[in-house]
Amino acid sequence: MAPVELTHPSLYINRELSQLEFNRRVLEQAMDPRVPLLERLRFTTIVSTNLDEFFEIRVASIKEQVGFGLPQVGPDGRTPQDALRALKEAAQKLVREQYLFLQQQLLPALAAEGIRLLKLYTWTPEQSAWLEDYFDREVLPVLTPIGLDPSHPFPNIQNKNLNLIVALAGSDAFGRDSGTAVVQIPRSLPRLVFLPPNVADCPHGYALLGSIVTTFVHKLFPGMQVRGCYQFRVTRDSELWVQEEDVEDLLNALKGELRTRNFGDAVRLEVSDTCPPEMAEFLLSKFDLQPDDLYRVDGPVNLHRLAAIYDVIKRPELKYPPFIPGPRRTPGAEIDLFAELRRGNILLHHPYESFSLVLELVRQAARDPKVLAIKQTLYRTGADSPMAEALLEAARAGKEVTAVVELRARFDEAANIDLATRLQQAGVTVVYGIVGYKTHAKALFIVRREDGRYRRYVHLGTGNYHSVTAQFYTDFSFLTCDDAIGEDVHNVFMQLTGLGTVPRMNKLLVSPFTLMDRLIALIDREAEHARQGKPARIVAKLNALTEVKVIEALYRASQAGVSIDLIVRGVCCLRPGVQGVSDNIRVRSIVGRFLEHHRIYHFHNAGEEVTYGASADWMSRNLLRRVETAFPIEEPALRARVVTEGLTTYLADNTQAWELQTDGSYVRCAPTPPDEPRPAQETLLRLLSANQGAAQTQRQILEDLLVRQDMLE
Ligand SMILES: Nc1ncnc2c1ncn2[C@@H]1O[C@H](COP(=O)(O)OP(=O)(O)OP(=O)(O)O)[C@@H](O)[C@H]1O
Repeated sequence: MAPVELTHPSLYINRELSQLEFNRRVLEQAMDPRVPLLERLRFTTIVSTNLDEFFEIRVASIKEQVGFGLPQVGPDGRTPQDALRALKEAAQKLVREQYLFLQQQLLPALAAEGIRLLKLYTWTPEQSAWLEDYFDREVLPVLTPIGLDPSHPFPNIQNKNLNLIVALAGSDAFGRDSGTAVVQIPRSLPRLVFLPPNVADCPHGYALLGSIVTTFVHKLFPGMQVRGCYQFRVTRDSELWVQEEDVEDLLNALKGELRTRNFGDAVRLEVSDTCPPEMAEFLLSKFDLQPDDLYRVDGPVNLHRLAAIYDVIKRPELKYPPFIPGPRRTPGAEIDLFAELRRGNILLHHPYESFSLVLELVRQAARDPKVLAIKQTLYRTGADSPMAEALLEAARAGKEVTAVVELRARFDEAANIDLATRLQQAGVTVVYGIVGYKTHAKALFIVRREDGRYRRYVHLGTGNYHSVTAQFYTDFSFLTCDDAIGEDVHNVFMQLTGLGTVPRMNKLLVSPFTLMDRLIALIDREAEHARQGKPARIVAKLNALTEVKVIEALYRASQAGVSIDLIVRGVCCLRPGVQGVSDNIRVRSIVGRFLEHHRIYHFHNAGEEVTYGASADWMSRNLLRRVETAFPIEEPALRARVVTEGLTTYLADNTQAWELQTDGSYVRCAPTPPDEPRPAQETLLRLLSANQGAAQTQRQILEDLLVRQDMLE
């Protein structure tokens, strides 16, 4: 057989189509009747927010390439034009399915539970009267209708805002009769309005603001006749462009860019499907969009706003059962965490195990007279972050506190600018990392004076220092006072805050320097072992796999006979199961209650297993354009936990797993009798959370999970 060119386009799945496939899996979760009803609603809205981001960033970037006439083709051989055509077609199909599901299944199922959307034109006289009163009091005073004529040009419509286009007849007091007006719905108004149960005729009746304004829109145009009123929403390019090399102050430059974010180039127009074609064409022309950029939807154009129902309605039986994260003994001030760490490393598996221990470590550091310095990277922390509070407490207590705040964390830029400013004001030394490289590494570093020497305590994680997402993102936390790792983390911070050449690392792999090369070397070593006839095995868990050099290395390893399992939640450009290229590679994706987020790299290494936890996906941006860390888990008991809890349990999942096919589609796994269902997240929840009656020791947990160890062999 002729040698296969491993860069051949046929060996790569299109990145955007793969991202849409991920959203299809999320939609399948919404469609799954076994999932509690309000969670199904939440998954439906997640599809919408994911698609928003997809258009704002990915589609915007491809459109830009098309606009610039760039000739480059992607690894899959598609030109930007081809990619755009294909993704639009796939997105249209997905959106159609999403709204069909909404109308035919989800809304009726919610109504059956007394959670009823009071649809336009179906209101009873009492409901109409109540909503009219609401409109007059709460809505009308803040609306500004804009009649279109030469002195009222088409308004500058904000990204993702809800708007109405109104067709009018007759002429107004000034004799103007352009026939069209636009009403922008202010963001300050709630998008969902809940009616009192006696008016709604059900426990939870609600109307959408868009329907309310549509019904009473004539009140904005007295004396004129409203011929039609249609919702629309435009999505704009939201990538921020800061020429980082040229700016003197990144924070101020970003602040300036944020002001323009809502007015980037339009990339998508959504209208309600009742909108007449000429109106839709008019809007398309105003936004400089093509007919295939139009998404006609049978339902609200701002579907993601239904997420408020999930938050407002307290019906625990319609949600996933709550759980108490382990360990049962929530560490408080009475446990000296520094002493615990001197006794041994700690591994935590979130969200099954509580993130509060990491927080408690910073709090104890803030109060501990022996602690001299605390350094931390902050990528996403969330509003009112307890972690930021702990750092502030430490700064007030006179510690040397350094925060590397990543201002460019997408869609968290404004929050991070606020955070950086607050920390600075309290005396924290704040740096924004390295120009041109986002700091995505998750590291916490504490220096403590003990018996005449300095000891370094470190937390390294696969997820953010974000107390809210830590309750539903799966991640590992590794805490240690290992000298060699301490020195490495010290060097990472020296690099992030200072200047200097690349330091030699003892144990960590760091992007953009050693991580990619070492990763490829580790894959190649496995291939070499396979060629020598030794057992060879790679298992990795990632959010995304797109980097061509890594994919090529994996193809080489597969050709050499390495058995490879990849658990990739989202985008995967590697094509598994191609004869002679990737027949030894299997790819699965887990989608479920918790967002799969840990990155784990595991190599059999002829029996001397090597396992890393990491902040980096196998994408060019993570490996080449970000500061990331991968940390080895060397201690056998902890490594066994990472392998069993983070890998084998997921490989055993026959319920929430989707297997990637050679053609790029995904097929959901199902237990074949007599196999029992083995959903990984539920298994881990059962074993690690504090829900169960009797306390479990680490040993018991491990033994339970080790049953699955054979999956790795
Ligand atoms: N259970 C779930 N299943 C699928 N998607 C989810 C789930 N929960 C949340 N999401 C979606 O996942 C998105 C976050 O995913 P993403 O990988 O971008 O995380 P992130 O915090 O940006 O990761 P990182 O910063 O490490 O790159 C959320 O915006 C939300 O829409």
